Amino acid sequence: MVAGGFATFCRLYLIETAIERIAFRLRREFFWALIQRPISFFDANKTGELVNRLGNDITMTSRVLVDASAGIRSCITALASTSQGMVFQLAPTEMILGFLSPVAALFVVGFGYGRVVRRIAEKRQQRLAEAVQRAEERLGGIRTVRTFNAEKSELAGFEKMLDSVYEAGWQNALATGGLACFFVTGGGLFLIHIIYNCGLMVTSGVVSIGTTVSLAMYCFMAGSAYTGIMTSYGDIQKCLGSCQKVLEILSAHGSMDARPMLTESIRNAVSASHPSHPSHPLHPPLAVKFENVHFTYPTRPTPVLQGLNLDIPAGARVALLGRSGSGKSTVALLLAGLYPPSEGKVIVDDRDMYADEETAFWVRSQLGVISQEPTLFALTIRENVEYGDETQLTEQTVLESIAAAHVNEFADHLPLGLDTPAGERGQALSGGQKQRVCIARALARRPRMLVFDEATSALDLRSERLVHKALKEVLSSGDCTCLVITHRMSALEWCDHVAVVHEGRVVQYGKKSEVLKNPCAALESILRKDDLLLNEET
Ligand SMILES: Nc1ncnc2c1ncn2[C@@H]1O[C@H](COP(=O)(O)OP(=O)(O)OP(=O)(O)O)[C@@H](O)[C@H]1O
Repeated sequence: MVAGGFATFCRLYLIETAIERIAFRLRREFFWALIQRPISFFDANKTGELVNRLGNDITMTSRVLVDASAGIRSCITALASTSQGMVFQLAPTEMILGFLSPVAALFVVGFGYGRVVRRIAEKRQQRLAEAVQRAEERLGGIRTVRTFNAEKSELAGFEKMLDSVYEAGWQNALATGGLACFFVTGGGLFLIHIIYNCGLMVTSGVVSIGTTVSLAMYCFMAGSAYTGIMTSYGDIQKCLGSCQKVLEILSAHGSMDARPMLTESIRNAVSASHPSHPSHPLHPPLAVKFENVHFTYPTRPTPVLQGLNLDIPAGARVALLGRSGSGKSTVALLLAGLYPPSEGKVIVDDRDMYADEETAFWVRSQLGVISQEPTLFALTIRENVEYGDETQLTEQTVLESIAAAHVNEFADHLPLGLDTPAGERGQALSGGQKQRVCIARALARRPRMLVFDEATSALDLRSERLVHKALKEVLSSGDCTCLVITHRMSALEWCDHVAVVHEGRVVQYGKKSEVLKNPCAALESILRKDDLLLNEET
């Protein structure tokens, strides 16, 4: 008994430890697979749903082991009892007709049923993931929900989704119960069949009573083992159905070790292009060329860029103007290496940046991008500025960038200064403060090119002027190429070129003074209709 107890302890301990290890490895692989997926993948998949899979589905995936271990145990029992009971005690015909045929029938139906269970489990997990995604999104945007008094409608919406989860769960329960019912009934009928056949064999004198009793015992053991195998099979199918999405993502990604990592050559190239000390001179600014670039977002069929050409010489400061929706931010996204063009090339310093993953990585390491929506993480202000490959940063660079973006102005008034937490998605900072932290984060990498996408739109006039002044100082050296996407004339002050984007093409491009002197029709309409008035702040 003690040995039995100890063996049970060992079995459970080993299984549970193995489950934890599998879950650890799967989560790590899954996260790595996700974080490396192309940005278009995140347009098509909701992050809340993916996060749910990272927690819930992987727990289920690793539980497969428990079912598999039970299945293996049943297999061994089935093999042993079948060989003892059947092979050694029955003639081949009796064995095939009396024993193997019903077992085979049981297996065929069981396997078919298992597939149905798997499909239902897959559907249930998908619906659950969608419901969790919705809850996460709404809780993340709780301020908007509260502002619009939308609590009740949110509950109704969530309830509706839970209803569909319940419906799939109900089907799941029906299928699981049906499968169990099938095996219990099938197992019972099988036993009756065996007892009946044994009776026939005894009366016809084929076997003795003693043999029949032992045969019936082995059959009983084999029957239970077969039922165990099929139950484990059903449970494994259910687990596999539940974690279908995880498996798809992992198999599309391949092994973690097979992925192109930050190779030594890129690391060296990146290090070489970044001065290790801020007093070192910056490396030459980047030259960028868009050559006949076409682009369509994978989730929407309408083309956004339609043969865009733009030649930004090294050190130029180009303002990109255009009506809302003309494709300006898309240009910045392509330059940041987030989406490959559908056609055409983006050439950075004579390299086709989308030629391979390494080049895109290299280009990103040379850029400082300040996007339209300032995105911060739940870190301190300083940690947000240092975010990224911090091996490239020194304390002095970080502090210089913080000063240049005028972060100190507000951070010095906070009790914890730069160590103040920025809150989830930077919610503990004002829009203007977030923008300034984002600017400091971009400057800290000492980029060879800066891309601003309406980066100062959330700042008040005073902060905007301060930031522009700082940026003007950074850029005046000509050490950094700059692309400014703006609606504000104040940003044009420190640009020397203007490009006008209209319907996915650059329709006018040249020196600022020349372009503003002879604006094309598209620019004229922007100046007139979009409040982009030349005398706005002058
Ligand atoms: N992730 C996306 N998926 C699908 N379509 C998108 C996506 N992002 C932008 N678009 C669409 O692409 C078009 C160009 O968008 P883009 O953001 O580049 O315009 P923009 O000129 O920067 O506009 P704005 O000045 O208002 O910021 C728009 O019609 C927009 O709806």
